[in-house]
Amino acid sequence: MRLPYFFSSFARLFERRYRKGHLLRQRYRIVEELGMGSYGIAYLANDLQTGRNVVVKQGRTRRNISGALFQREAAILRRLQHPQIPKWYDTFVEEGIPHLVMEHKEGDTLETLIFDKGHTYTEHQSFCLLRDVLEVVAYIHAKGVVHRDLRIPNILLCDGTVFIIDFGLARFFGEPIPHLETYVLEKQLRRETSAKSDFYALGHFTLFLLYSSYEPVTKEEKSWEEELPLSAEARCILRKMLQIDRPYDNIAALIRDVDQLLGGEIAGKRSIHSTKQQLFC
Ligand SMILES: Nc1ncnc2c1ncn2[C@@H]1O[C@H](COP(=O)(O)OP(=O)(O)OP(=O)(O)O)[C@@H](O)[C@H]1O
Repeated sequence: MRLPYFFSSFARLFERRYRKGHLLRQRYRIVEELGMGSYGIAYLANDLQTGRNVVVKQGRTRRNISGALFQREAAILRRLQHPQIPKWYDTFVEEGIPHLVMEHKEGDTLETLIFDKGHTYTEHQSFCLLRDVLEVVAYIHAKGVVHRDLRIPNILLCDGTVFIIDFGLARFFGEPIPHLETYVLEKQLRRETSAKSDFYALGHFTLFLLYSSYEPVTKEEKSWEEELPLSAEARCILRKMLQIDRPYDNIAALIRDVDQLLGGEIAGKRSIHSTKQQLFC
């Protein structure tokens, strides 16, 4: 039986996945597999030349697809020089398979913290975390890039500092999406190449944080507005982020509202450490 392309390429990739100790380019020693993404496998590896830990992404076998995607991700990472974003290190093809090497960021994803480690966040803590993420997203937008995948598995926390990873879906602002069908789908997913798609994703990100401390009282399904005991300001911000009300046009307006909610703390003055103390003490 002939398998559809999607399955056959994944089956081939499955056969070719690297084991612990495998050496790539005489330089990157595989330590462990981190996970399989939509267009390849990510590994933690040790760079023998520098001694540092790196993430190596192995593309699918069809070079022209994952090769182009890795080139784009590399171009975006090269444009972004920020301590809370992984640095691009290397791109290469080995045995016909494209690879992308980047800085490994330590920390737990918000997904792990909430679902595996049972962390819970109050409204104040959720919006403090959102504020820290927005600081990095403001930088990303200022560089003309939209991330388009700001979900709890792609935001890491390490000693109270947030890191944003996985720029596989990121695009430059206004970049056209080639096929009409893809465009319609991307619109449905609110993944337009505009800042609004990041605000929409961060609206859901914030809801995940808020729901971490929610205890259901009935089995009846209700909307987040009925279930979560939120302040009027928090509700208003979320409604705009989720495009229920007129969406934010730019990140500065969103940051202003979040700062006001957090008690008028002035942007830039509020240090990450204040959030750290609230989250970890
Ligand atoms: N720079 C990084 N630092 C630390 N961990 C990373 C880094 N990049 C990826 N990871 C981890 O590697 C795993 C796989 O990541 P990858 O981006 O390939 O796919 P994904 O996020 O699982 O899926 P998708 O491609 O659908 O977004 C994830 O668990 C992610 O947390």
